[in-house]
Amino acid sequence: MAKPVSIEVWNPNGRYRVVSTKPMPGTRWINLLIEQDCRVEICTQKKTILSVEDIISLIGDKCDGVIGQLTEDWGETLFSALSRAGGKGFSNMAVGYNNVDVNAATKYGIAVGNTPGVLTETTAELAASLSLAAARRIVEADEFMRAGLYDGWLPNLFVGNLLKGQTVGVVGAGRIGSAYARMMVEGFKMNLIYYDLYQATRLEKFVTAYAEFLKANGEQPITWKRAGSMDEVLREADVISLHPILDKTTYHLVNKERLAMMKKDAVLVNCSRGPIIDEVALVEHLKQNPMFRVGLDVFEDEPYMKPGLAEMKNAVVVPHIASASKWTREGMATLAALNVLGKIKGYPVWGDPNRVDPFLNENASPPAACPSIVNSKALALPVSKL
Ligand SMILES: NC(=O)c1ccc[n+]([C@@H]2O[C@H](COP(=O)([O-])OP(=O)(O)OC[C@H]3O[C@@H](n4cnc5c(N)ncnc54)[C@H](O)[C@@H]3O)[C@@H](O)[C@H]2O)c1
Ligand SMILES: O=C(O)[C@H](O)CO
Repeated sequence: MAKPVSIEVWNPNGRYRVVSTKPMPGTRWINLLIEQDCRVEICTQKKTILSVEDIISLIGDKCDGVIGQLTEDWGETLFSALSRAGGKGFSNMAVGYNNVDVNAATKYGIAVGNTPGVLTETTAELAASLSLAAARRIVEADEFMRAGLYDGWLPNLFVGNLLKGQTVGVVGAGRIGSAYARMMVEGFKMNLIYYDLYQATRLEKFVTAYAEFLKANGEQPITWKRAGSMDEVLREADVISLHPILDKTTYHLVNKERLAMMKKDAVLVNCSRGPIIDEVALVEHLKQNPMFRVGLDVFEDEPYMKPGLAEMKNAVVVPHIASASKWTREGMATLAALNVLGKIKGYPVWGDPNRVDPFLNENASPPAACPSIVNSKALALPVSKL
């Protein structure tokens, strides 16, 4: 039997009981739930990753909906417990939902929400930061400086890679991959090669127009192409950033063989999910190729790193902070709360999960809809006409 978990309660007399497995930034999400007659219970347990047993005791006998986190294992056990407690909605406070067994949720009639869009630019900005930090060896140089080792300018001190005129490769040109591609093309005048299962039409139009703009200004225009395979991206690009979803088809997408295809001095960035890279193979590749650099926000066995990675000077590592800006995290909390609330209240699903701005306007009431429900079709939920 799990130990009781500590909770903070808002609006104790609310009709609907909504549980958040973590405190989340801002108060708008709490207020929106309270205004709609919810009793909000927030788990304040000092334990970063809650176990399935912890969450079962949070759900208890009566629970209308849960806002959960990407660190939690939302499978058959939790959805059956939520269903027994009368639950109708669950939302990850994340766009990725590889921690959720959507089929199990659907079986119990529980809607699964996620938080797209609000984190697109924030995450792309971190991918761009890691690209620069790795290419220009910023962390290594910072450590050197703090260690008191700097004794004067030298022609060979921390020489890295220039981005301008080089090629940026994007694998998974969805919302975040496309935003990152635009930043690197526009900010650093890089040529683009991308691989996705689908054509990134809006990205292609943007890059084409930007190339024409540069040409009209007498500057060297950039080029772009959609690659026929991921391997083509790996062979040709100087900086490669990974942005696909994690599923069975993308597990270990970057393995030993594919690392070997990349340029010896390439930069590889991962802000998607850790298991997309075979991290053991990566550590070995970093050891064998000191000019090859990586910027990692995510890890295969989070929160752990594979042995050897922490010692690699050619790796920049940060703890899964790509969406960590105040505006974004508050917005993610709002979208997650509105997904759960919308399902409890029987609202329809928003027509376009890529355009969630109306839910994020702090000066207006949000639309009466669930911003983003990933199993809406399977549950045959109505679509909002707003
Ligand atoms: N590090 C972080 O904090 C952080 C923040 C936000 C999102 N993410 C991760 O980023 C992912 C992408 O988010 P998004 O909003 O851009 O999603 P998205 O659905 O808009 O984009 C994903 C893209 O990947 C493509 N794709 C799928 N399988 C592929 C494959 N085998 N090869 C190439 N492309 C493939 C899809 O077609 C799609 O265009 C999320 O699922 C999440 O796991 C991480
Ligand atoms: O999928 C996500 O949203 C991230 O990993 C956290 O922002």
